[in-house]
Amino acid sequence: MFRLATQRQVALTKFGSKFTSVRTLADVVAKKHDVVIIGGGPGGYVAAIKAAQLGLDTACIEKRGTLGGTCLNVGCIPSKALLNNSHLFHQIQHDTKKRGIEVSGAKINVAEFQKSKDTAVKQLTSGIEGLFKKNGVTYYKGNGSFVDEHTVKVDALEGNENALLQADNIIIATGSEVTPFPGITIDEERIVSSTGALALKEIPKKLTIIGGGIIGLEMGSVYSRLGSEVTIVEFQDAIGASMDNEVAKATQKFLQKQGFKFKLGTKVLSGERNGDIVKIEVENVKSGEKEQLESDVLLVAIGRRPYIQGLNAEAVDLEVDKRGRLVIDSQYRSKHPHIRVIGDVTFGPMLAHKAEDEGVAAAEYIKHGHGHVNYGNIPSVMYSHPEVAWVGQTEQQLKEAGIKYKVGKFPFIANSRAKTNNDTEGFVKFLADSETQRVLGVHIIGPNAGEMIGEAGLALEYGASTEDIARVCHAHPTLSEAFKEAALGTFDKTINF
Ligand SMILES: Cc1cc2nc3c(=O)[nH]c(=O)nc-3n(C[C@H](O)[C@H](O)[C@H](O)COP(=O)(O)OP(=O)(O)OC[C@H]3O[C@@H](n4cnc5c(N)ncnc54)[C@H](O)[C@@H]3O)c2cc1C
Ligand SMILES: NC(=O)c1ccc[n+]([C@@H]2O[C@H](COP(=O)([O-])OP(=O)(O)OC[C@H]3O[C@@H](n4cnc5c(N)ncnc54)[C@H](O)[C@@H]3O)[C@@H](O)[C@H]2O)c1
Repeated sequence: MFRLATQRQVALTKFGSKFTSVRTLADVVAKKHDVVIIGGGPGGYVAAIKAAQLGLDTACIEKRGTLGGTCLNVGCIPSKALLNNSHLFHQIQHDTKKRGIEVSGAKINVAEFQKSKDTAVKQLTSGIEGLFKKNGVTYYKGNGSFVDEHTVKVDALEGNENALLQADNIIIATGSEVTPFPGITIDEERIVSSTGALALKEIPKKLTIIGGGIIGLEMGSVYSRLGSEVTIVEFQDAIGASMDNEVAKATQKFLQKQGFKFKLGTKVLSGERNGDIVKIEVENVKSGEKEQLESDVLLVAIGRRPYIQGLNAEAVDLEVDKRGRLVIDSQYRSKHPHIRVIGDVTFGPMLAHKAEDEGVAAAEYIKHGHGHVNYGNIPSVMYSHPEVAWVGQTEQQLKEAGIKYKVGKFPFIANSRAKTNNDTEGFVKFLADSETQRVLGVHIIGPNAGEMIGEAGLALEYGASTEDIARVCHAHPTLSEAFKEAALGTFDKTINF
C-alpha cells in the first residue's frame, strides 16, 4: 500500500464521477498488486488463478456481478444446458418408441426448463468465486478503467468499495458483445440476441434467425426440438461459418431433416416488431427477389465484436484495429509491454477454451517470460445433435495453400456402438499430408464429436501420422473406432466399411 503520486491525483480528477465520491482524491490509498486483470470471463478468471498459482499477488476486476463472463453467464453454459434438455425432450417424444420404450404426455414446463439452466449457471459462476478464494485472488466487483499505464480504478458495484489499483502488470480480458444489425432494434423480448434467446418465456411458434453461424444453429436446434418452426437467413451460400465445406453441407442436410428451413445467399433489408409479430424483408442476393418473413421471435446472430467500453483505453493510447480488436504481439503485449490482452477482445477465434489457454500463457509470460498456445490446434464444436467438431485445416484451406493431401472417411452407420445406440448420423473425416500422412485436419459429424475431437487435437499437437493413430488399439465397441478407421482410410483400406 502507498500514497498516490500527485500527478496521478490530477489524472484521476478527469475520470468518472462515481470514483471521485471516494472522499478526497489526495487521501486515496492505492492497493498494489503484481498483476491486475480486467474482466472475469474464461480469459480473465483463468489468467487470475494461474497468476496466483505462480506466486504473483493477483487481482481480478469484474463488473457483471458474477464471474465467468459471457461463457458462463450468457454463452456456452446456459446454451449447453438448453441444448441438452431440449435434446432429451425431443428424444422422449420422437426416439423412444423404436427402442421399445413407451412414453406419453411429455411436455415442456418453460419456467422449470429455464430454472434448470439457471441452476447450472449459478453453481458454476459461484464455483469460480470459490476458486478465487482458494488460490488467493483478490476479487474487485466493479468496472475497471485505466487512469494511467500502471493504475486502474474500480468503480464499484453497489455495496462494494471503489478502489484504486497500482499494478506492475495488467491483463485486459474484457471480451466481446453482440454485433448489432443496423436498423433492427434488439428488445430481448421479440427481437433478441443470444442473451434473450437463452431466456425466452414462451416457445415461439415461428423463430427466424439472422445468421447461420454457431449461435444461430445451436439456438435454432434448441427451439426446433421444442416445436418452433425455425428459419435461418444467411448471407453466405453456406452455413457453419468456418466449417469444412463438405461438413457444412452435411450439417445443413441433417438440420433440414430435423425441420430447419434455410434461406442462404439472402440479405436482410429491414426488420421491425409490430406488437407480438416481427417482420423482416429479405432479398435473394443472386435473383434480387424480395420476400417478407413473419415470426414470433427474431434472433439476430451475425457475430460478436470486441468490447472495450468503459475501459478508458484512450488514457493509455492502446491500438485498436479496423475490427475493433486490441492490437498485440505474439506474447499478448500491447504497445506497453506490461499491458497484455487476451480472449475475445483481441485476435483469434472467439472461443472460451482459446481465451482460457491465453490466460494461462499470459500469466506464464509474466512469471517466466515464455508461454504457449498453438493457434493451429484450437478445436471448434457445435453442440447440435449430432455434434459437429473440427480441428486443424479444412479442405478449402489446404487447396488454397497448395498442400497435397489425402482424405480418409468413415461413416457412423458402419460403427457398431453407433448402431447399438441407434444414433448413426455423420462421419469422421481425416485430412492427411499425402506424402508423410501427418494429420492436417479432422472433421467430425457425429454423436459425441465434441469429446472425440480431443483425440485429434493430441494427434495434431504431437505431429502424429494417420498410421500412428490407426495402429493404436481403440476399445470395442466405441464410437472412437470410427476415428481409428477414418485415419486408416487415408493410407489403406478401412476394415468395416
Ligand atoms: C450464446 C453463446 C454461446 C457460446 N458457446 C460457446 C461454446 O460452447 N464454446 C466456446 O468455446 N465458446 C462459446 N461462446 C463464446 C465464449 O463465450 C467466448 O469466446 C468467451 O466467453 C470469451 O472469453 P473472454 O474472457 O475473452 O470474454 P468474456 O467471457 O466476454 O468475459 C469478459 C468479462 O469482462 C467483463 N468486463 C468487460 N469490461 C470490463 C471492465 N471495464 N471492467 C470490469 N469487467 C469488465 C465483462 O462483464 C465480462 O464478464 C459462446 C458465446 C455465446 C454468446
Ligand atoms: N459452440 C461454440 O463454440 C459456440 C457457440 C456459440 C457461439 N460461439 C462463438 O460466438 C461467436 C459468435 O457466434 P455467431 O454465430 O453470432 O457468429 P458466427 O461468426 O459464427 O456466425 C455469424 C453468421 O452470420 C452470418 N452473417 C453475418 N452478417 C449477416 C447478415 N447481414 N445477414 C445474414 N447473415 C449474416 C455470417 O455469414 C455467419 O455465417 C462466434 O465466434 C462463435 O465461435 C461459439
